[in-house]
Amino acid sequence: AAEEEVEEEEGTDNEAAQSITSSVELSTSSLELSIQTRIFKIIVIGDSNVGKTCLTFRFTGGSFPDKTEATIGVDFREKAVEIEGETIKVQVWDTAGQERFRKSMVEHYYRNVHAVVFVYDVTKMASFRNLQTWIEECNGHRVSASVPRVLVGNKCDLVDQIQVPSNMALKFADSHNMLLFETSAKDPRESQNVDSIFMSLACRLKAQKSLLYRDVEREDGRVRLTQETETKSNCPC
Ligand SMILES: Nc1nc2c(ncn2[C@@H]2O[C@H](COP(=O)(O)OP(=O)(O)OP(=O)(O)O)[C@@H](O)[C@H]2O)c(=O)[nH]1
Repeated sequence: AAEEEVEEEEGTDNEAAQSITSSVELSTSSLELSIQTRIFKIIVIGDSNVGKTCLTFRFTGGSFPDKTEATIGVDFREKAVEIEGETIKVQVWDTAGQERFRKSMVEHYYRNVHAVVFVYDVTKMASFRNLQTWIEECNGHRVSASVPRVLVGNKCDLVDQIQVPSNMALKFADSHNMLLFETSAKDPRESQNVDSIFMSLACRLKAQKSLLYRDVEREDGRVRLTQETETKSNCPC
C-alpha cells in the first residue's frame, strides 16, 4: 500500500512537471509567432482600369484573373514572404481608381501606410499624366517622404499600343525619387518582375525597420511584445 502511495505521488509530480513544460512551450510559441508576423502595408494607387487589381493578384495569387470588376472601396490581399530568414506578411491594399468608389475610404488607404505603388497604363497617356494628381493626393494625406514609393507602367504586353515612352516615364520617376518598373500583369513571363515590385519594397522596409524588442510583458500568462524601430541598411535587394 505504501509503494502504491509513492507511485501516486510521483504521478502527480510528473503531471505538474508536464503542465509546466507545456505552459513554457506555449509562451515560447506565442513569442515566436509575435516575432514572425510583422506586417507591411503597401497601397496600390492609380487611375481606374490601369491594372491595379491584376498586379496585386499576380503577386499574391501567382496568376492573372480571368475577369475583374471595378474595385469598390478597397480589396486586401496578403502574401507571406521570407527575407533573410524572417517571415513577413506583405499586405497589399488594392484601391479603387474610380472617384465614386473611393471617396469614403481615402483616409483609410493612407493611414499607417508603409509603402506606395503608383500605377499607370503604358497604352494610356492620360493615366500617366494623372500620376501628378495621385502623388498630390498621397502628399495631402501626410504620407511621410521617408515612405518608399515606386512607379509601375503596366500592360507592356500590348507592344503595338504603347503611348508612354520609357524615357519619359524614367524622367518622371527620377524627378520623384521613385524606381520605375515597366511590366505586364498579364504576361506570365513577367511574373518575376511583378514580384520584384513588392519584394524590393519589402526588402527596403525590412532594412529600415529592424525590431528592437524592449519589453516583454506578461498579461494573464500571455506574452506581449513591445516593438520599436531602428534604422539599418542591410537590404539584400
Ligand atoms: N493586356 C493587358 N491587360 C491588362 C493587364 N492588366 C490588367 N489588364 C486588363 O485591364 C482591365 C482593368 O484591370 P484591373 O486590374 O481591374 O484595373 P484596376 O486598376 O484595378 O481598375 P479599378 O478597380 O477600376 O481601379 C482588365 O480588363 C484587365 O484584364 C496587362 O498587364 N495587360
